[in-house]
Amino acid sequence: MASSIAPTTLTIAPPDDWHLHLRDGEALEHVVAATALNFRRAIVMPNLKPPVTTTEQALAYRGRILAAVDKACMSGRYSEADCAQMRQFQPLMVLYLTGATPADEIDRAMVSGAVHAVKLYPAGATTNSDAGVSDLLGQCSAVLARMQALGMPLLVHGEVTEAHVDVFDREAAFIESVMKPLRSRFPSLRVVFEHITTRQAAEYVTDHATRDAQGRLLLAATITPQHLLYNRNALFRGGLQPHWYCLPILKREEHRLALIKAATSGLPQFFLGTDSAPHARHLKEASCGCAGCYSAPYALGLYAEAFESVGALQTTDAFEAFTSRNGPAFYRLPVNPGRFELRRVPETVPERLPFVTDSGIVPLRAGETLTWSVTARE
Ligand SMILES: NC(=O)N[C@@H](CC(=O)O)C(=O)O
Ligand SMILES: [Zn+2]
Ligand SMILES: [Zn+2]
Repeated sequence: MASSIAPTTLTIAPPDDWHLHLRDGEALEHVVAATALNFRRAIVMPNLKPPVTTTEQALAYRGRILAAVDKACMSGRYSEADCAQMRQFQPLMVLYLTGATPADEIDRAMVSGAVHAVKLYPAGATTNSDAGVSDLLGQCSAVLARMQALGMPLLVHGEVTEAHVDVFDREAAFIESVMKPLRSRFPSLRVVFEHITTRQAAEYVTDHATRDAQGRLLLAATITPQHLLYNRNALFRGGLQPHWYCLPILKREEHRLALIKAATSGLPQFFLGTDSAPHARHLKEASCGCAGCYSAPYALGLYAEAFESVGALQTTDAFEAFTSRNGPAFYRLPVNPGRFELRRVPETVPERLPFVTDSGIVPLRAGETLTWSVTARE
């Protein structure tokens, strides 16, 4: 029967990446190209040094990103067809929430049309989170009230930071001690639980995705390729594996399976967010290695593999919902026109990508062969 034959081609609306780190400076030109080629839009994280805390800074950063796309296209490294794709890329900007963010910054962000969300980094939770928030409801209630009133989404890195909470339990603890009190105080605030990694988070977002009076979702979650494909064993396979270290950290198999179930469910509250987070090789292979996996160039193939692992590619519906439809619906943006095609064409991930510093970047799955690759972008 046709339905039991393994598919060889996947045709989807052009995807977006709803959680991405592009960095800044010299790295930007190289990092942005991979995303601009594979995604039409991306929610760009604001955890630069110093962080992007104002609309003015976000607009300036947006300008640097678009200039970097231009520079990449002028470099001669990409074909004309690739550059035509890359030039369609739209960075969607995000403000970094601090204890000192004034409520009227939200008004400026809304008016700009370029800022699509505000990001909560609990202080000390992850890369460049020192300027983050230590007491969300205590420090940020006025800003959150304004965000709720204006419909500005809050994106959360959902981990508590208390030293006594085990690193593998920090996301589940966050649901109880921050997410629930936040949503009960601000029930119509739009919230994205970023890069979820646990059964508890998948279940919370499955069961508590309330809607506003117009029927629009108020809660969603992004899921990374590494959390769909790996459990925490990947960190210790044959020795310490720094390139699998990201935050929130990989969890037990039970959690990976819950994430796969959520991502492939077709439920509208789950969508693609790579959390592609490049760090130079020498900063990951170090006595104190940085957290973050660089996945942008191969992310679509990685997601396809995760879906196929549970037979969820028999039709493209759930895959396309996750990559290309649910995110725009939540962010109240149109689905991208055009089509992307993935085929069962093996592609080997390079051991190292020669940019940012002499040490380069080691992408997720370096040296391994992927089953699926992007074969057409229209
Ligand atoms: N995910 C990570 O491990 N790292 C991200 C920060 C983040 O998303 O928490 C980074 O900026 O490097
Ligand atoms: Zn994060
Ligand atoms: Zn991130």
